[in-house]
Amino acid sequence: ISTWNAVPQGPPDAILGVTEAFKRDTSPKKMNLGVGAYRDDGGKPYVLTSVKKAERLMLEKNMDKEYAGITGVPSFTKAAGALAYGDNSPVIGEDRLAIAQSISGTGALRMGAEFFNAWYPHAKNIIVPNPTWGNHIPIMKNAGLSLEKYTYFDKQTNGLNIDGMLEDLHKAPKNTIVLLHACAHNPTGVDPTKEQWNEISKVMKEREHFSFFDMAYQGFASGDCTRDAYALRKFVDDGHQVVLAQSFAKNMGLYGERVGSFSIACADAEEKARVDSQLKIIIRPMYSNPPIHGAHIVSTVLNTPELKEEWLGEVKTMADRIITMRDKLRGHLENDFGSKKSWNHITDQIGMFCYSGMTPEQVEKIKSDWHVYLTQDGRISMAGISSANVKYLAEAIHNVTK
Ligand SMILES: Cc1[nH+]cc(COP(=O)(O)O)c(/C=N/[C@@H](CC(=O)O)C(=O)O)c1O
Repeated sequence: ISTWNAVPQGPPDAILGVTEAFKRDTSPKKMNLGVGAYRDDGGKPYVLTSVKKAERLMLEKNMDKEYAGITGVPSFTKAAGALAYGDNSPVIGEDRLAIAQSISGTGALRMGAEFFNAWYPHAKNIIVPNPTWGNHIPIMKNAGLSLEKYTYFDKQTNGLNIDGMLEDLHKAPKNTIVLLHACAHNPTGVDPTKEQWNEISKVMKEREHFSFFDMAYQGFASGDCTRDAYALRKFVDDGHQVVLAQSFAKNMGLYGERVGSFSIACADAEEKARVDSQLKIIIRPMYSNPPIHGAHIVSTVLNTPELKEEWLGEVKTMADRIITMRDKLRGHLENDFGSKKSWNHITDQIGMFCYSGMTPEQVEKIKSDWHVYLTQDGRISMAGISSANVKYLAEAIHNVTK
């Protein structure tokens, strides 16, 4: 018999599998609200003009295709670190940020998990929000960490259960690694307020927990890169030794280029050098060194003032379009079909996703009866909505939830 005779059929990915099902649907009314990827109001993927201009500049420079170093393109990692932590951050000023280019956010998260598994000097336990991005769980487990969930989403209010979260952070054993979404929480779209972040930081200090930030949407949540980095920078100011997984997939529309970084705020430059050497030892046998094209795009955009300005405008435009769709969807649901339910969470939530509150049965029904595709948990990727289909979506949601 074949060597692979015992290989079982695995389940399709909860998120990417929705797109596969969507592609098979032939209805002209079909809507893909599954994968968290931006579409413009015409429903088309959007390649940023600042990115296209950067690529033209790169072409003119006749760049070579040499290997990058193990930790990637230096002009990229330098610019990426400054964008995340802030130009005047002490972790950068004191040259104590160990940073490696990664295979986008997923690669950064995996690199971080592997680093914790190799070098974290306490129990290798990580706790993640309930709910969280589905891929967080296998990423952390496959890297050898033990994983639990902490209370996050409040089904009653469709908002943050801050008391439950703080209680779970208190209860967790000292030195637990805590995964935190820096902004635009996925799948709920519910972010802590600044005051709540301050409370979270205090408990994390008391319990000596370790902050693992995942920032996959900087700029995409509020439209302002500085505002969206509040939690990360506040934790650094409060003296937490954070680590960060950073992605440029969404905020620069570089999904398939796989551009991201993993960084560790170290105690000083000497420690940074040691940590950097161990990051290299993890990366080399994993994929040796990262792809250069996307990194050069980000570096060119962030290091060319007029392109950075243009990019900041584009990321705000993308965020604003999502916010407009939130307003329109809520408006139609409240005004056009006599819905008796409350829909304020649609506009209270922020970032790429709306946690609609639809049950798996309702998700199934809206797919079979209305050709609207979203993940089982009721998460709507807001970028799949346009002014042409927002009313149709409101009618569909109303009919499956009334
Ligand atoms: C919170 C979060 N972190 C990391 C990633 C990884 O993105 P990368 O492309 O590796 O930089 C994603 C992607 N989320 C969307 C796409 C996906 O599932 O891959 C999503 O939730 O639809 C996240 O939502």
